[in-house]
Amino acid sequence: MDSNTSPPCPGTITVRRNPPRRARATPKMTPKSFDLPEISAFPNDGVLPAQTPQKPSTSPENENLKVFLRVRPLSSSPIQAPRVRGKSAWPQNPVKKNVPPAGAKISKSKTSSTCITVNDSQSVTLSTPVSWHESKRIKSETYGGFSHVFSSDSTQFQVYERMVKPLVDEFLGGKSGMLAALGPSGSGKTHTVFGTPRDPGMVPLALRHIFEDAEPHVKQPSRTFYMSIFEICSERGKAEKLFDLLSDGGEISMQQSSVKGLKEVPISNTEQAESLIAQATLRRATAMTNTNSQSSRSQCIINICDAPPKCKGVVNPKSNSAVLTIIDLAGAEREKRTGNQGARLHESNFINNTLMVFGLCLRSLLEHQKNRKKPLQKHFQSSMLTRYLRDYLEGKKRMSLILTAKPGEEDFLDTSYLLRQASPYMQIKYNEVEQSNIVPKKRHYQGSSIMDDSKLSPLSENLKRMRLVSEHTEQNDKNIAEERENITEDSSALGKLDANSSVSLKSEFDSQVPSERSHIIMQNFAKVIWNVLKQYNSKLKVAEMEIENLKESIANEKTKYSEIETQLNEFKANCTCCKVDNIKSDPEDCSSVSLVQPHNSEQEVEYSFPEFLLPCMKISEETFHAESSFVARVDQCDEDGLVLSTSCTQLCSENSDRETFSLTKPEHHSASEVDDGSKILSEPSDAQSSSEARLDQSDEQPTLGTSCTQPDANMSDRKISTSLLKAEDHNNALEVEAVRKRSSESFDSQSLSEVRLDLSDEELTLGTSCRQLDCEKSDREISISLSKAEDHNALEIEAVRKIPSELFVSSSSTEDDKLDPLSPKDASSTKTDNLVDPLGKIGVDISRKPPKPKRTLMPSSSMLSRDLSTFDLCDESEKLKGNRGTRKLSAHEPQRSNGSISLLHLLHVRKNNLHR
Ligand SMILES: Nc1ncnc2c1ncn2[C@@H]1O[C@H](COP(=O)(O)OP(=O)(O)OP(=O)(O)O)[C@@H](O)[C@H]1O
Repeated sequence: MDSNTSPPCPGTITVRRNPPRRARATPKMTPKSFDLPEISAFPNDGVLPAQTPQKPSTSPENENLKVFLRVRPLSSSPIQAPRVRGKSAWPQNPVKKNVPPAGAKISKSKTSSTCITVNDSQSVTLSTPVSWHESKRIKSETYGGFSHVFSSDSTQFQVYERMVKPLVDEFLGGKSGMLAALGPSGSGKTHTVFGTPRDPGMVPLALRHIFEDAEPHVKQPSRTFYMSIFEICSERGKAEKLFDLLSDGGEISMQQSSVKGLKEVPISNTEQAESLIAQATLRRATAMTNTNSQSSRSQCIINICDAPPKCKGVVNPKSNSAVLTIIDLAGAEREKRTGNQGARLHESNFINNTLMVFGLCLRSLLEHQKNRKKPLQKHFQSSMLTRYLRDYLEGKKRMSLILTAKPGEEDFLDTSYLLRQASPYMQIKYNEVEQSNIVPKKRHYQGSSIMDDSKLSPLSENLKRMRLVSEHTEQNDKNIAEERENITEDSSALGKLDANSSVSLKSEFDSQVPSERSHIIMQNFAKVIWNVLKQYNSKLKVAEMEIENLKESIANEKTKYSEIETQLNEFKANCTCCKVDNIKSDPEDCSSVSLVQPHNSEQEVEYSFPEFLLPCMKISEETFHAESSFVARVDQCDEDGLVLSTSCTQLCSENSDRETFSLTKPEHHSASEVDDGSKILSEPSDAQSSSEARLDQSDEQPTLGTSCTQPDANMSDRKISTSLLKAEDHNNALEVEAVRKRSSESFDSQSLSEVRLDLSDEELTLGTSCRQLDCEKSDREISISLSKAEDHNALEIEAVRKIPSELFVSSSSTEDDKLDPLSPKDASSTKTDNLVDPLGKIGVDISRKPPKPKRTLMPSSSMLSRDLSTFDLCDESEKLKGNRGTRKLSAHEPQRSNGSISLLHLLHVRKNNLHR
């Protein structure tokens, strides 16, 4: 290989592009391979308050209620008290306490066996008596968890050292403590608490401890303590009473948890204290029962204070001074066992009731601690004892229990009941116990006194942050400042607390902080929601006001619109700017009616209705829904007769409607020409119009009738019917009837216009009728009737029109009254006017009363007639005046018939009347 391969050039560099890869070794799943940098925990401290560390239950600040058990020794000769009861509960001779009275029956009980077996220092086994094995239960009971079990051979000193000495040490350190002896009658409670001179109990030993322990440290004058001893008993089984056992005064009282009148005896040495204890023992109520020759009949309470009470004679367990309380409870008694009767029975009931209340308080405290939802019952109110011990029974102060039990088989039931009742009390915890009688002002924040500013700042910052959303930031900041001040004060007051108490307060505060924080959060959240709701409410009110304003503005606009529309209609109606020349020049924009009378040299009269006239009769399509019908009728009964009667109605058309009627009568024939130049309706509208014109001329000549119908199903429907009837020269009747009907699907009303014109040889009648029927808004009628009697020509123009009143608000009834010249009365008044006698045949007979008008003249018709006056009709009449006597006109001038001239005169008269 080496020989074949060329030696590498020293100047070349071999580059391996794809270097062989080696499979990587599978990493071992060892914890070291995942040594990732630790991610810091969520900064709860900055957001949330520090959580309460879980501390072992063995820590002193989380300890349970201490329950001790002491089993008294079997009495070798337990001489039981006879059933003979003393008259008085007070011992007549304490020295002879255990001496049965004379004649008493002494019985020896079998004490061969015991029912209690001490397993270890914390548990015992309760065995049923042998006699119960056959008929009753055999199963034994084991009770454990005691702080310590003192066997029957334990001494008083051992019990003290184990049980009381810690309390005394705490008392000397400024902490209060309480020890209560609980057990059946004759079980050794009094013996344990007081003992005997030879075998002193817990109280003498504690006093000795107090003074002996204090003296070595304080070599100066001995420290002074105060001691009080009182009892709670029942006087004849009725009311509870307090007796001071250190004074001769006797009865004292209790208010709430304070005892008034209790003598606080200062003690400065052990001898003095023991003397007081002996004195109290002699004064205590005792009696002989079957279970105890000197049974206690009251609850005895011994208080040792390290400082005098603030109020003289008032002992308050809530005082700031440390108090060591030792209680000798009366023993529970079973009636079967004691055989009490009378006063003893009442005392027994009182004792049992008090013990029951005491037990209920502890049980309620236990259940409350297990389940916080269960409220702490106020059983303490049921007895003086529990009221006085309220703080202890509610877990606010530390206490201990010493259970005393009798080991005999005959005491099985009492012992079993005691253990079953009191053993659960060992689960009571003192997490929230006050470590000192120095009670801070604000309990909720007392624990924060141990917190420094560095720990307090996150909480305060969080509170501030939460309160920013609310409007009460300033107030909350003030509260925080006050809290800090209180904390500072508490810190100074608690300066003497030791380290343990500080730690306990800290944990207490930590346990309270979460609930306090959640409460503050919810409170601020509720405030924010409330503020938002307030803002929405204000906005809603503003919006409602704006809506009201808009409604008012809309109403105003509607009113203005109607007024403007009315003014517009009036303006249109009053407009006279359009002249006939203009109209002629633009025939498409006007409606004209041309009458050609060839009998009189092709005399043609052409009436041109200006454009403004048509909208006058127009009803706005959007505002008014109408259907128009137009009827024009022309009747002529004359030799030369041709009378034009025309009416033009334009209704309900968006676009301008123009109609032109041209009627021509050639010589003796009747000719009718109807030119309907109007275009009705626009395509978008679904209206339907109908126009019908008819000319009838009563004549010998055959009747000429023309009918024009323009049906349009979709767009419009218009019919024009014209018929001319001529009865020679004297009976010419021309009747033009135009009926125009217009309907629109979108229009809800119907209008009808009729124009009737009757002409006869002796009477010329021009009738114009405009009617608009079924108008929802209002009706307006115009009626014009003219007649002439001299020439037996009557011209009657009757126009009836009904127009919605909203557009013609200004058309008052007074005007209607004015404009009713066609009534018979008014017709007579028109005689003297400008009517010109057309020399015989042609003219308007003003002397003759015109026929009774068929309809009432309405303002609209007056406007119509007034507008007609602008058609340069005056010129024609003037011309007629000028040519008076001459029947014929020049060739270039249009020749008029008599009827037309009469018509023009009548119109002129009408115009003058209206202007007047
Ligand atoms: N540990 C003990 N050692 C010796 N004797 C005892 C002991 N305990 C109790 N005794 C004796 O038992 C008797 C009854 O005791 P004690 O009066 O203390 O019972 P008690 O529980 O107080 O009864 P009561 O509730 O009726 O007052 C007393 O004579 C006492 O000397």
